[in-house]
Amino acid sequence: MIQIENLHKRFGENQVLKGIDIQIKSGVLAILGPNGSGKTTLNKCILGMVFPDKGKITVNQQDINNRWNYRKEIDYLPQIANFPNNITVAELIKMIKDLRNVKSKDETHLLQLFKLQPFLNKKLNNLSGGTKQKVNLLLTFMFDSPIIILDEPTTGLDPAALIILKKLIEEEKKKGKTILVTSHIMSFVEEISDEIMFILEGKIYFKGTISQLKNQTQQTNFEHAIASILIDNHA
Ligand SMILES: Nc1ncnc2c1ncn2[C@@H]1O[C@H](COP(=O)(O)OP(=O)(O)OP(=O)(O)O)[C@@H](O)[C@H]1O
Repeated sequence: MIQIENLHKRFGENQVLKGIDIQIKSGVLAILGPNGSGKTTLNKCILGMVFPDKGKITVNQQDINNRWNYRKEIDYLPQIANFPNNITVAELIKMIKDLRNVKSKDETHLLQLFKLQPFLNKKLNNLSGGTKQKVNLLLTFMFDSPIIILDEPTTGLDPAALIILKKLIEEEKKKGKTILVTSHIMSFVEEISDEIMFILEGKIYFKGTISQLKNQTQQTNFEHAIASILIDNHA
């Protein structure tokens, strides 16, 4: 479980998070909000990659302040992965296994699912955007941590890969994991999420189920419900 209390973060004059309070339990929670609303910043605060100005984050009942070991409990897909471009896919997989230093699953199944075997000896700078994203997903789902954070996981994926991603998320959810997903693709969010939270102007504007949001906004369509928040708030 992740607990966040009164979280504030500013970059210079830009006050991005202005008091986020949330308890995140098992299941899939989608973190939504307009561009620049602080979704990635929130994820990075949980990961200890961005230091909040104020507030407290606990992961599995332990304050993460000045700790790093809890990171082993989190599998993270970054929005933009910056791996060295001149190494091969096979070398990258080995490197990440060595760096993470936690037990990994056998990656053969994931290689087959995403049809990545032909690319194992190719260098990262020779891969298409979608193939790179499949490699990034493999690196995320290769471990078996109780918390998974996926920042824009659908980027560049073709429809077949998207179906595989949804299946993987479903399987991990069934294991009782806590899964945070950031995405602007509302059809994807609607299919995978148990709950959503919507960040607006640094605060949580809404947290609940998609049907609760539809009721609250009096919209029958999820995408329109989200759009109505943005239009009503001039976001
Ligand atoms: N390291 C940084 N230094 C300065 N400003 C930053 C930094 N990281 C993020 N920001 C700013 O903080 C704000 C929130 O950025 P963030 O990436 O968290 O938004 P987001 O909701 O994930 O956006 P998107 O939907 O476009 O991915 C933006 O205005 C961004 O420019």
